[in-house]
Amino acid sequence: MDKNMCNINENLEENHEEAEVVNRIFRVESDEELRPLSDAENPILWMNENADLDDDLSFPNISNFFHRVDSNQILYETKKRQLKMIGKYVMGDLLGEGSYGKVKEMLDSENLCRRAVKILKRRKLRRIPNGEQNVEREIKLLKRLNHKNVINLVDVICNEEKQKMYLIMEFCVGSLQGMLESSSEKKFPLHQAHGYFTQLIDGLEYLHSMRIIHKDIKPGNLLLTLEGDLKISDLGVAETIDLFAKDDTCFQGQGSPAFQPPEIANGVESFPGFKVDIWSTGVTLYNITTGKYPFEGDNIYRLFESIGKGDFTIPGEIEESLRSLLLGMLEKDPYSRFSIQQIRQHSWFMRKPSKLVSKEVPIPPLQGDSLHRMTVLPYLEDHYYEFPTVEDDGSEQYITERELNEMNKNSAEQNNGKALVTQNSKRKWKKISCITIRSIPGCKQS
Ligand SMILES: Nc1ncnc2c1ncn2[C@@H]1O[C@H](COP(=O)(O)OP(=O)(O)OP(=O)(O)O)[C@@H](O)[C@H]1O
Repeated sequence: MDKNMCNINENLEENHEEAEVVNRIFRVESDEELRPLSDAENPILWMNENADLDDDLSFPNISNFFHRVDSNQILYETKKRQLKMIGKYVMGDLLGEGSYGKVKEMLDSENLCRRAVKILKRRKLRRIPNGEQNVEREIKLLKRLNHKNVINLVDVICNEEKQKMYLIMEFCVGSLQGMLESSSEKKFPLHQAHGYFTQLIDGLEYLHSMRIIHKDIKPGNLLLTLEGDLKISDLGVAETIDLFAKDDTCFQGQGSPAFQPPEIANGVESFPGFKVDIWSTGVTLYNITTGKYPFEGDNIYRLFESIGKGDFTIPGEIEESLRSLLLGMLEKDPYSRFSIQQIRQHSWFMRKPSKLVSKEVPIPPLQGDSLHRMTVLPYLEDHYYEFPTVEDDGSEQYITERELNEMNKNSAEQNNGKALVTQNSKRKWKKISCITIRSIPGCKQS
């Protein structure tokens, strides 16, 4: 009995919040069969009920309680993906995480479109300054917008019971920031940067035409689709100019410090809003073409001091035409700073640089997959895949997961909460043991 006992702690679900930790104590009868120990056989239960850990008398010999187990005596089960649906959307893997919540991939089960969902928890939003207002404003803004270079909000689902909100957006494969970070030089070849910059100006011009100041343009908020279309995202701190306002005067700057203009760094009371976006687009252009930032500082005070002075240098290798565009966009005085029209008429904007110079920076792989395949499919496969079970006579029998669930349910009812579990090793499923189930596996519906 001593040698072949093992205690397996297993986290059954990927998602921490919904994780259910099951402690199982087994006797290994053979490689394929485990049976749970009775309470009398189970040293850990015995220890918990009868022993005081500090009382030496209860442990005359510690080796009675901790048993060596050979690694080949432990059977591991591959984690099973739990299919989860939010309304008509099938949930896939995590794409990223921002300060407001997680972003996951989704599949629209009606039209089979790939989507991304931002999952927001009201409790978390309340802890972020202006969190709820920012999200509400973003939803309101995005619902009004429709442009090829601005992220499209497809659907909003609220679950009041769970206090969760799901913002369903078009799917993107990564951000310019992710691409820069994955490249050795931390910049794009000029023809690639030019392609993104012209799309950014198209999207920005549309936002401004809708009287929206984005206020947080930066490579991290510029997403790309698999087709290479740039999408301006994250309108969490954007501001809409009132329809009857006489100009675009703003009073508040909230974006990322390194991309803020001198007027905000210097703390002026009011400033022209659209020129804030021109400045941060200029910093973005500087960053994606040089791999550097025009202004830096060890801390936010030093950074703002540097931005406030407005002095910066452009690396010598930058060609004259791009240099003059950067100088126009990073003009300290917002009233002299380039407008979108001036940018469009600039020689660097109008003439795409030669493609022959260097290779394009690719979109980095997502979880090791450079093809960016849909992550929802494995969940569907695990849910609907037909897999064989090993019968007592050794023959293999194919059952669907629905049937397995039914078997488990019946088994649980008849067998005091014990159910069959299967093991998936290289797509081969087999019955390996009994476990105490807390819930019947199957599709979760939120
Ligand atoms: N539509 C989308 N398609 C694919 N990935 C997305 C999509 N939207 C966001 N992401 C990814 O999810 C992650 C989190 O995005 P999110 O916009 O919530 O936060 P962030 O902008 O990175 O950070 P913060 O909210 O703190 O500014 C990012 O890595 C982003 O690339």
